Amino acid sequence: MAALTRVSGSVGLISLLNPPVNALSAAVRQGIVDTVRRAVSDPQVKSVVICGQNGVFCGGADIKEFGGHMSGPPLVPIFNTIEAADKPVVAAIEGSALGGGLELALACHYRITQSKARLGLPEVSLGLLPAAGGTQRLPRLIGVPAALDLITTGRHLTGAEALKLGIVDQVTDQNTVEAAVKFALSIPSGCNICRLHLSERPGVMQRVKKSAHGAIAPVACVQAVQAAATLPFTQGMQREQELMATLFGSGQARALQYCFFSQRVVSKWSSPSGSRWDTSKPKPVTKVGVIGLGTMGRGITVALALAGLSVVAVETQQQQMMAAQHAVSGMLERTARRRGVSLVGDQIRYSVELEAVADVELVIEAVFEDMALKEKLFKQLSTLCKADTLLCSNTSSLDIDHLASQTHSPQLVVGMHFFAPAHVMKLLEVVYGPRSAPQAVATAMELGKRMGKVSVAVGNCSGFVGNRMLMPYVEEASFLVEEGASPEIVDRALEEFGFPMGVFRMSDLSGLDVGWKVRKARGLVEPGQMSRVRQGRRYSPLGDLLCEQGRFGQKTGRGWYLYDSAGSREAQPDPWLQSFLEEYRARQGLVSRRIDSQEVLERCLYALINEGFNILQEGIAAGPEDIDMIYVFGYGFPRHRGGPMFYASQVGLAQVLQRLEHYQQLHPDIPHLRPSSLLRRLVSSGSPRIQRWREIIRMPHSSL
Ligand SMILES: C[C@H](O)[C@H](C)C(=O)SCCNC(=O)CCNC(=O)[C@H](O)C(C)(C)COP(=O)([O-])OP(=O)([O-])OC[C@H]1O[C@@H](n2cnc3c(N)ncnc32)[C@H](O)[C@@H]1OP(=O)([O-])[O-]
Repeated sequence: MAALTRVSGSVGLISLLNPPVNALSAAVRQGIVDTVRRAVSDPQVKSVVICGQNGVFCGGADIKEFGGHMSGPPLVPIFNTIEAADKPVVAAIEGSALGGGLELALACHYRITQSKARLGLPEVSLGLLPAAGGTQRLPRLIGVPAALDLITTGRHLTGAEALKLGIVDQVTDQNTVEAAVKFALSIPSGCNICRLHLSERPGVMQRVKKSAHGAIAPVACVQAVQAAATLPFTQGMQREQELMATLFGSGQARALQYCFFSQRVVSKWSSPSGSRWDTSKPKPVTKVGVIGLGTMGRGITVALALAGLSVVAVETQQQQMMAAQHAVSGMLERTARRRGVSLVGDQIRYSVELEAVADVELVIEAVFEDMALKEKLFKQLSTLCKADTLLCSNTSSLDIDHLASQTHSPQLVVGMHFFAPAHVMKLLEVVYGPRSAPQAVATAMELGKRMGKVSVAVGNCSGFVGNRMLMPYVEEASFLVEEGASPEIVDRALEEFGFPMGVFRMSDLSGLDVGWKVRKARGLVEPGQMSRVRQGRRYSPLGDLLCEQGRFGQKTGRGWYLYDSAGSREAQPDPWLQSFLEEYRARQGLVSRRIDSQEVLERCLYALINEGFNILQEGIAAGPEDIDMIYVFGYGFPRHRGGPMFYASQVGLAQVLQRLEHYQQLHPDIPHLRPSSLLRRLVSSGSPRIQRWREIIRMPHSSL
């Protein structure tokens, strides 16, 4: 799985052969051993170039090997042999040099890269660390601060950035292999070859572990790089291997590798009607209309423009349209600068007239979340636009099929549910109704991918997947506060689990009035009412009562927490809330009790997970990967836990079921604690590993 040829008379060209990304499988590793040995021993070969087939250098170790028995020669001695070679070895980097791929390049003496190539050490995003010398060679090449940044974030660099950092010796826009061969020929024989393991030890910089949110790989990366700063190379390599061994079999590494593959699984979507990703061809889209230029409409406009699409942005209020135009150009400039991309001319046309979208291929409406307003708009668009224009709604929970029924062509209607801020958050829920055509779903999924989103196809129900699961999660948090917990106790438990923000800090950030409006729309709110039973089930009026006092969160300076001023982000426990809760519990006849973080996690997370099983049972999501990617990319679920469904599989489904039954007995008035029948079925099937859940869900079963 590696070939050796001689080119330009005296250059031994080694090509890695393992499409699509030349992953360092056992066969490739053996191929490198054999070809390096032959090249080094061939007297006619004066220098060596290593490249990859198909315009890709190497995507790193073969992640597919991790779950099974690792055979073949290990990477570390292979790379040490390359570095010790007495002939110059040059890496020709194009496409990607990631993980073990970049470590292979670092073991070479010189590196030539294509300017647009992607280089990096993303092992940390798989719950690992660079374990083929990267933590020891990179700090010796570019210093500890820069090395720590790349190793603990896993971020990709372009070839141009890599040159600036000193990772590569040359950048080319021409043929990379030819440039590398030319470079190799230019190295005078007998010159002093650059070997990183001989470089002096760099200084050690401490790195704050707080941003890891409980992930263990970034911490191990810091420890490995510290070894580079304090130990001789050989001992540093030993330390690197020890740290890798602690990560390799960890639950976090399995969770992160599950996320890596799940992100690709969700693009292979399917729906209960039988439409699928591989039998539905997306429609070409070059021009998109965006209706409504509030916060979401502006973000969607920016994301579309950055993806290179032409946008017709419509806001019927002149004032709002002008303000949006100013805001969007600022967002575009800042994002383009941050991403290092240039903006292509004036891709966005603004208008106050709906007619401006008459010739677009696809429209995304992001008007106020009001069904009557959206009904009217869909009726107008259905008449105004071309017969085959797709009509998409950014609604976060309204009935897509009802909107479709307002149009002449309901098969052209799908939901495209973006997450705020729409030009930053990677999640896109593509919501199909029973009448949505496969091509409409495929087109929305493809457009999401072009916008850099993780598109997940989901069925039409109240709240779709993400927000539907969020309901029980948030309700349990409020119930816990009624029973004796404080917002700080609940939030701390969830943040120690790995969420960037707990339920109440998040509610203060997004605004308590957002949920209040949804509950009003559902007829759950009775002003001034303290009743804890609404529509036949337990209900917490706490959020409503706070809203009635104008406590909307950060925007009003008070919510579940207290803030120095309106708009401040520094949340402080609020003594007023403390006494309000004591008085509330007394009036409700509730006896406050001590609630520990274990109960907080079980009540909030298992309620979330249980709703996920109901969603799978109903076919609203095709598999657990869809739910997990929605929660990792849209709701801050810690990636190193894999997502709610993967987390449930790691806790053990029987354990989750047992705890749900326990809490349901204690709280029979909370329907969302009633264990899902799919959860029961999986447990009775022996709790199979998560990769088998889809086939069990598809299995016909008695509904008894
Ligand atoms: C010792 C060392 O220290 C440690 C221990 C390591 O090295 S750990 C490993 C570190 N390396 C990584 O983290 C790089 C992970 N890969 C990527 O970031 C991307 O793939 C890409 C390289 C930037 C290309 O993106 P793409 O968009 O052009 O194609 P794709 O759709 O993503 O991928 C195309 C197909 O290739 C598969 N694939 C990609 N990288 C793979 C890998 N490293 N191993 C196995 N399969 C891989 C992928 O699953 C998909 O399969 P399928 O779905 O077709 O069946």
